[in-house]
This record gives sequence, C-alpha cells and structure tokens, in this order.
Amino acid sequence: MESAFWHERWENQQIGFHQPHTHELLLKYFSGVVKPGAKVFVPLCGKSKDMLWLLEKGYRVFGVELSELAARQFFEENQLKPKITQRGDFKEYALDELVIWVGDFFKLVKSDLADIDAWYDRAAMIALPPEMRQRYVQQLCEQLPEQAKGLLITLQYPNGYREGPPFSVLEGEVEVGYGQRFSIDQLESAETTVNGKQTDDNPVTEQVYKLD
Ligand SMILES: C[S@@+](CC[C@H](N)C(=O)[O-])C[C@H]1O[C@@H](n2cnc3c(N)ncnc32)[C@H](O)[C@@H]1O
Repeated sequence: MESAFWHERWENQQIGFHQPHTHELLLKYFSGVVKPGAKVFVPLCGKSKDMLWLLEKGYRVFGVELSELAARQFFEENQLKPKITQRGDFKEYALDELVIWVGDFFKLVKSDLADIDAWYDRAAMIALPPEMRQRYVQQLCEQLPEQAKGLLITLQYPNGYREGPPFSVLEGEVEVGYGQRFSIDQLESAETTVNGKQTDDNPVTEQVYKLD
C-alpha cells in the first residue's frame, strides 16, 4: 500500500480498523509474554487505544505511524499534550513513557530500535500487501534486538473472499518470515469479523502468536 492510500484514509476518516477499546487478545496475552517496564515497539500504530493500555500497565511505548493526523488525533482524543521534535526523517510526539514517531516504518534503522524489549503487531503486518509485508517482516527480524519478544495478531480468510487491507496471512507465511529468527507459538485462533462486519457465513479467523 502506498503512503498516499493511508493518508487519504486518515483524511477521510475511513478508519474502520480503529477500535474504540483495547484489543481483547492484548489484554489476554501480553503480560504473559512481556513483563511491565519493558519498552514496546508498536509498528504502524495508528491511534490505537492499545498504546494507552500498555502505558497504564507500566510498559514504555514506542509507536511509528505514517499519518501525522493519526498521531495528533491520538493525543487530542486522550487529552494528552506531547512535546513535538523533528528527528531526522521522523517527527517525534513524546510524553513521558510514550513516544510516537511520525514517518515511514521503512526508514527506521537498527539503532532506532536498539533499546526495544518487545513488539506488538495488531493490524500492521496484515495492513500490507505481500511484497511489502515480506520487507516489513525482514526489517523487524534484522533490526529488533536479540532479546525482543513479540505478540502478533493476524487474520485469515479464503482467497477471493475480499480485497485487502486487511490481507489474509496464513500460518505458513508467519513461519517462513519469522521462523529463522524467532520461535513461534500460536496461542489462539478464533472466528472474527473484518472491521466489525458480520455476515451469515463468516469465514474470517484471527490468530495470535507469541514470538520469542
Ligand atoms: C490498519 S491500520 C492499523 C493501525 C493500528 N495498528 C491499529 O490497530 O489501530 C495501519 C496503519 O499503518 C499506517 N502505515 C501504513 N504504512 C505505513 C508505513 N510505511 N510506516 C508507518 N505507518 C504506516 C497507516 O497510516 C495506518 O494507520
């Protein structure tokens, strides 16, 4: 997906992916994967409420998001006043233990993630088309520090069911992409809906993985 696609989505507020509440799989699994105090990278973070939950539970948060509008909305809607600083290719919005860099994930370099302990991917990998997703996974594998652990949430649906995003990501792709670098444990797979749209014969499932 080119950046113009996402900027347009944010400008028109076509953000069906945004959830008004904390993701239930984050609540259920995250503290079992990573202990509070850890610095958690949230790639393609949007204005996700999940970042607030992480902060409330004592994690430090580092989000990266293409859309400045998303970052501004995150701080405004949560009545938070960030300090804004230009950092190379990125514009930093920071407040206490929360830092969001506005800019392109693909411009990050290894030193940007040097103090990351963990990462949380909800609707990031599945937001990207196949070739871009491969680059995304490769970059995480190369740039995340050795000890980093992840919680990854993906979706699956049959070929031809709908167009992405969100894209369907099969277990095999997670295995091929992350398997060389991390041990992968699928914690759960259950029926879900895309952006809350329920159909009679719903073929969509959601998977959550621990990467260690
Ligand atoms: C499907 S949304 C998910 C947002 C968030 N993770 C959530 O759960 O609500 C994908 C987000 O990735 C952002 N994005 C897309 N490509 C990006 C890139 N190359 N670098 C940084 N952010 C990007 C989009 O602007 C959008 O906010």
